[in-house]
Parts: sequence; C-alpha cells; structure tokens
Amino acid sequence: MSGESGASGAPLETKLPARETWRALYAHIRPRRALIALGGMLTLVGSVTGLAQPLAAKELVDRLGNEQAIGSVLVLLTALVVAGTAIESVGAYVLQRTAESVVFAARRQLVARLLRLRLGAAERTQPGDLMSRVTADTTLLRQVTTNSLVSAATGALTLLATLAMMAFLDPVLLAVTVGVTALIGGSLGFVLPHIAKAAKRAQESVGAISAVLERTFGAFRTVKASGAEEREEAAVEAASLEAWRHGVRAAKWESLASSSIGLSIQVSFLSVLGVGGARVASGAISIATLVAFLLALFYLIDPISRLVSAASEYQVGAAAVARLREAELLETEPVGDERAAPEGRGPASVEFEDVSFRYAEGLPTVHHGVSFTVPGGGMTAFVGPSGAGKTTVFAMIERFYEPDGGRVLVDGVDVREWPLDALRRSVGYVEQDAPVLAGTLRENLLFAAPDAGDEEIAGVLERTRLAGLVARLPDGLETVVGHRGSKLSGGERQRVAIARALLRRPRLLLLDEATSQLDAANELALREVVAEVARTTTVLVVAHRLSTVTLADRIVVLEAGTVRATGTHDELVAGDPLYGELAATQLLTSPAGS
Ligand SMILES: Nc1ncnc2c1ncn2[C@@H]1O[C@H](COP(=O)(O)OP(=O)(O)OP(=O)(O)O)[C@@H](O)[C@H]1O
Repeated sequence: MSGESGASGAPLETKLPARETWRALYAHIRPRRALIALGGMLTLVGSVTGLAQPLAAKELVDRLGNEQAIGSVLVLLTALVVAGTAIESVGAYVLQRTAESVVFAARRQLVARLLRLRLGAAERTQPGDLMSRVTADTTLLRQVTTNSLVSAATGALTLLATLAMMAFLDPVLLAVTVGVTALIGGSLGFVLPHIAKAAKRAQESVGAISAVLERTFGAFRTVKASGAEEREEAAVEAASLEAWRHGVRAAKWESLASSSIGLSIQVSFLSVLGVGGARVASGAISIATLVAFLLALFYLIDPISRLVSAASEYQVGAAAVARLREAELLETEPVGDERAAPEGRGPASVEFEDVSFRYAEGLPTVHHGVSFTVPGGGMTAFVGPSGAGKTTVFAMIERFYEPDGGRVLVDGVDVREWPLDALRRSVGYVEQDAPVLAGTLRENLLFAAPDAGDEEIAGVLERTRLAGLVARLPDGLETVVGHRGSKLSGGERQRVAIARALLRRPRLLLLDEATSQLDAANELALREVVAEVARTTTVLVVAHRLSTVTLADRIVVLEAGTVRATGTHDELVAGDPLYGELAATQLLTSPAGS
C-alpha cells in the first residue's frame, strides 16, 4: 500500500462564518448551560455585593461629616466585602469546573468521530494536525465557553448597574465619563479582528508542529538513517517560530485592547475630577457625591475589562471552534444496523462483480472491472506486478473504500449492506507491514479480541509458531515490544499480526504477505500457519513468494487493475505467460512493466 501516514495530507480549510462559529460554540455549551448560568449568577451576585460598597462608603463619609457613629456601617462594609469575595470564589469554581467538563466532552466527542473517519477522509488530513485539534484546540474552549461568556453577561449587567448608580449620583458626571470612554473604547472595533486572525494562525502553527513531530517519530529509524534530524528540527522550529510570531501578535493586540480600558478610565477620572470639582465648588453636588462617583468610576474598570477580555477570548476561542468543527465535518463510516447482519457460519465466500475503483478524484483508476469468485474455505493467492491493485482488493473487502462501480460481496451480500461491525468481525486482516502496536505482546494479541482467554491465546500462539518465542522472552507475554513492535523481527511481527487476527475467530482471513525476505525458518513457519488456517477459514493471500503460491487452491493473477487469469499453479504456468515469468523469478512481484 502506498498512503503514507506522514505530513502528506493538505491542511483542512479553516474558515467558518461568524454565525456558524457561534452555533458550533453553543453546541458545546448547551448541555451545561444550567451550571454556567449558576456560576454566572454567583459571579454576578458577588459583583453586585461589591457594587454596594461605594454606597456604604458614601454613607460612611456622610456620617463622618455629620459626626454620627460609624461602627454599624463599618461592620456592614466588612460583611459585604467578605460575603462578596466568598460568593465570587464559589462562582469561579463552578465555572472552572464546568469549563473542564466542556473540554472533556469536546475531546470525547471529537475522538469518537475521528476514530470512525472513513479511511479516505483520514488520508486527506495530517494525523499530527488532527491530534493537535484534540489536545490543544479543545483546551481553548475552556475560556471561551465559560469564563468569557459569563464575563460578557456579568460584565454587561454590572456595567449597566454601575451606570445606573452613576446616573443616580450625578448625570452630568456620567455624561463626561461615557463620552471619554466611548471615544477611547471605539478603537476596539479595529483591534478585535486582528486578535482573531493572529489566534487562528497561531493554532494552525501548533497543528503544523504536531504534524512534523508525528511524521518524525512515526518514522524515527528512517529519520536517523537519512540523517534528517537537523532538517526535521528546522521544520519544527519554523512552525514553532510561526506560532510564536502569531502569539506575540495576538498579545500585542490584546494588550492594546486592555490598555485602552485603563487609559479611558484614567482620562475619565481626570475629567470627572475637573468637572466634578467645579460642580462641588458651584454647590451642584456634595463632596460625598463626588467621592462616591469617583469610587464608582473605579468600579467601572472591572466590568469594562471583563467585556473587553471576553471579546478578545471569544476571538481566540472562535479560531479553535472553527478548527474543531472542521475535524467534526470529516466524513465518518456508516455503522449500519447490527440486527441486519447476515447469519453466516463457517468459511465465508467472496465475490467481486465488475468492480471499478479509484482512490480519489484526479487519481488514476486502480480497478478496471475486477471480477472473481472465491468459494468458502481453502486458500486463494493474488499475484501480479507491484501496483496491480492487490492490496486494494483487500481494502474493498474490508470496506475501507467503496467501489465506484460494481459490487463486492461477502457471503453473497454486498459489503455495503453488511453492518460494518459485523463485516469486520468476520474478517481478519493482516497488513503488509504487519503493524504491531506499542505495548506488551499480550496487549497486541488481545487488541482485536479483548475477551480472549489464556487458553485461547496459548492455542493461537501454538498455531502461529510463536509459543517458542514467548517462552524464550524473559517477560513472556508481558514483554514490551516497542513502538510499532520494533523489538521483534519482521517474521515475528507478521506472525503476531496473524495471531491477533486469528484470536478474532474470523471466517475470512486476509493476509498481505510481507515483501521483505524472511529467513527459511520463518518462511516455513508462516507457510505451515497459512496452510493450517486455510482448513477452517477462507484465506486470501496477496502473495509475493512462490512458496506461498504453490500452496494455494486457486490463484488470481492481477495486472494493471484487471483480472488477467485464474487457475492453479500448474494451469497458470502452462497457460499464462505473465504468471510463468513471475513464477520463474521465484519472486512474484516484479516492478510494474518489467
Ligand atoms: N491509500 C491510497 N491512496 C491513493 N492511492 C493509493 C492508495 N493505496 C494505493 N494506491 C495506489 O493504487 C495502486 C494499487 O495499489 P495496491 O497497493 O493495491 O497495489 P499492489 O498490487 O498491492 O502493490 P504491491 O504488490 O506493491 O503491494 C497503486 O498505484 C497505488 O499507488
């Protein structure tokens, strides 16, 4: 198979209209809106309690002026401060907790979708970029779905309440304040879009870093053997630098936004002091009113800051939500109704009816009307030049891809009518490069059949001639096999993969033989395994070795996406020149066209 899993896919498009961004965002919030409302209410109550403080302070100053007792007002003021702080911190906890839940749910939901992506959709993406969407982008939801939403709501309400109180104190001074603030705050409209753009770029760069890292660690030996460490390092550094640059740019705009609030309050403060002083002198307002107004002005900083930072955070969150949405929109596999599964027993039959297929638009057609029939049981070998479409036959049986024309039938039922789970439960698939996953040997064996018991494992190890290897290993089945099974030999990896497939008790075993040469002992072991499995299961083998083909009950010769001939080894040697040539070289996959 080709289809490298490296940084081969094009990055996904990251544009989402504002309305849809909001809708996607709301979908994350919806299940937890009650808790967010509760957190918001508590925060609001906390802020309102804070807001009562200037009024209490005014009372205090008034009483001082009139030489009245201030003890009770001081107690009230202290109680307000303590209660306000306590309520606010409970509110903050509720919100943070909910934020974590939003992130958790988003991750769970995204991973559930990503694991069910169609192979074609997954191949169009960069795995590292998808990973960063699950890890980094979801984290950004934390702020935007809770804190910034609540900040916006509570900020707006507190702002209104503060303004109302200011109007009550002195409408003229309020007009001065609003005038100055609006003048400076107006510049925000210019700043916010820059934050959104920089945040999006920064997240894309984080995705790019993951993509390069995934490529590097996915092919670590190749990187080392190619002496590519420095180039890979440079690629990560370039992406990191991009992330840094956009992060710094966002920080610049954000600091400009928040300093504009500070500035507007400072200027308002001075203006109110000037205008207010004149009004006190003219007797229009009392000194206590001016003090209360200046305090209220101080309280204006908080809601305005909240509104501005909510707006900034929304811009950052919107970039993340857009990236999550794109990943969610990738096409997933249809599951199908389990109850509709055909009731097959024993070895399964396979039929291709005039199947035509290409991997994607714009790519060459791989199958040009492939037809063949394999009855249940026995072993069928697929041979042909490299690139003839042999592995693709297996991918179609597993319904990794669907034919553009014709039908693929398993047990006489179109694979598109099989529930996917049931289809794949019936099929055991051993890939060409026989991936063994990181973890222990036991974890690898149980990967496809987690419920298999020790006896069953022992039986399969015996059948796949792995019992001796396991006995030799100091930790037996608990031996850690390394990333992609790098601590096992190629032949062992292939047999571990066969053992894994057999534990699933398939009715059809697809074995994509390794092209690499195995030593004589390994090759013999593999032949014995295949011959034995073929007694109880339909075995299809993409064969690269003559020794495998000679065992086959029937052979399908593929060339350039069509079935060229079918028959037994002897029939084909006599009747098909291409097969004769392939067989003569002992190696059944010659380079295409040779
Ligand atoms: N995932 C994929 N996306 C796009 N093209 C692919 C993909 N997999 C295979 N191809 C292309 O389809 C053609 C057939 O590939 P296939 O792997 O089926 O050949 P094969 O006969 O198994 O070859 P080999 O013996 O070398 O394994 C090749 O030209 C290959 O480049």
